[in-house]
Amino acid sequence: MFIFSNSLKSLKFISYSKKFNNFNNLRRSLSNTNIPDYCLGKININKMSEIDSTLNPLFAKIDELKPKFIQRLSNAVSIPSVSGDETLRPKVFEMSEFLKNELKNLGADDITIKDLGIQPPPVNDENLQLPPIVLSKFGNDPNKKTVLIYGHYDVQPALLEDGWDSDPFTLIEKDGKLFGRGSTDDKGPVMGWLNSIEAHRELGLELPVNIVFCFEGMEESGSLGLDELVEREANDYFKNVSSVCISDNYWLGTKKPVLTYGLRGCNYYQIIIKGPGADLHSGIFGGVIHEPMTDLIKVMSQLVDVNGEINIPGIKEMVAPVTEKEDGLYNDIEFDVNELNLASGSDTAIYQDKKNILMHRWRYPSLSLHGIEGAFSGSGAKTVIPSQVIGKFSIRTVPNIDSDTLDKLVIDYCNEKFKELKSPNTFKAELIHGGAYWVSDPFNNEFTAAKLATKKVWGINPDLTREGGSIPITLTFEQQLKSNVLLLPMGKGDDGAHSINEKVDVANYIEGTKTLSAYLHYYGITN
Ligand SMILES: NCC(=O)N[C@@H](Cc1c[nH]cn1)C(=O)O
Ligand SMILES: [Zn+2]
Ligand SMILES: [Zn+2]
Repeated sequence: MFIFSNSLKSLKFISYSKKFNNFNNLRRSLSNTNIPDYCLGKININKMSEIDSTLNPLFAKIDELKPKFIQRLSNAVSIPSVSGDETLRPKVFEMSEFLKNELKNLGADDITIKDLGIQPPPVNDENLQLPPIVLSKFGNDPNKKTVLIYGHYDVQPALLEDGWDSDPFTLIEKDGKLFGRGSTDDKGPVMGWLNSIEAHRELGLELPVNIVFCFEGMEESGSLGLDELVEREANDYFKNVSSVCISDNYWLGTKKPVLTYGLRGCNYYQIIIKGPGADLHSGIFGGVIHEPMTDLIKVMSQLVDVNGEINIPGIKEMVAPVTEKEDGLYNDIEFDVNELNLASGSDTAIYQDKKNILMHRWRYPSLSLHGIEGAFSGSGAKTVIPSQVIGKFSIRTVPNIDSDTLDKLVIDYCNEKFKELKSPNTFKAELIHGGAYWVSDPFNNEFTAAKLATKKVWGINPDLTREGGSIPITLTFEQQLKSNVLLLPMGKGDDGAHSINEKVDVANYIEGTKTLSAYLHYYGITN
């Protein structure tokens, strides 16, 4: 069985089952919320009390700086850095400048802006520049470990008329929550790291590790160009990196912090159907010509059924079977099914039991239909026949789906379904971008340090979870830098990332800043 991703192919074959055996068959129940003794064995216990006395004033400083930290997030949210909207690309660049200035003001030892050139097709503007990667270093002490911290400064689109209660790009504090696009995904966590640097600086406290920041502006659009950059810089800017930390996901629910050891991948596709030379009057041409939208709906409607079952043959067969051990893991995870309904703002769940919900979010693939470009979508009743429509859908991938095989299955299936229509319109189905899934060992030094940090700040041991979302670069970091990756989330499961009224709780933003800071200190004393 293999993990495979669509780029850096030669490196991305890893024996999935072997990997899991190496974790001593995930030897303890992942739901074991106590810090096991063998984990503490990797920490230099003699330095624990020293860390505690360092963290107390650091936490007090973070509390004192809270208004400044909220202002920093407010400034970041005010820049609509939507990577998926070509017209807003200058704002994504503005956001990279904002970060550069922040890093400069925080006294970075190095700031390097990496130009990624022109965005490859499919794209409307052939000369569209990719946003740069913002790299930065704090410290270069050979006696310290080096942690690469990744985050993204682009956001999902957001319009007031989508149903937001307030302007998405104005941070609003209400009932202990900070509302605004990017507040939790991913500007909150990125600002959290900057806050941590500032608190250390204000206290005159040395950072416990060297830090390398890697901030990208295309994560929400497939991380274009980043795989290649990581490959190029592995032995250069990223040399000596001992570990990677990413805070770009969420707690499973709203009460208990989690550490995340798995992500699904995401392959994003589009179907382009062209017909008449221009949009037409449906009174004149309706019933007389083959309509692109009718063809598209017919094809898209056959991709997935109403219960979330993917109709494309061959995909299910690639999914890793559930082992007895894995089967036992789900029961002990703290997850309230009602929270799913609250987070979705509805009572529309396909599954009602925890195990099925978690399995379908973490370890089974899903296919979602996202939208149709070129279709009439305004209010009113326009009687138009769109001349060209582009349907968008994505598949969340899991072990052991082979990305290239998946693409072929999907595109062949779409072509076959269109052929059955015998339509004279032109048809093209293609991949826009792909990103690999990732599963890690939740018992390594990084997770041990993160457990201690979480316990210190939140007073509770975290659950170990996987996540249904994707962070395309995760597997590349792990393989190219030969480093463990830790996912240490800041926000809650009801934050509404990608949705309307996205928020981060003030408590999560501030205590999250403390957790990220504490993590660096505990990781610094791992053996
Ligand atoms: N916070 C991570 C996140 O939202 N990731 C995106 C990544 C993606 C992949 N293709 C488009 N965006 C996600 O949707 O999971
Ligand atoms: Zn994100
Ligand atoms: Zn996102």
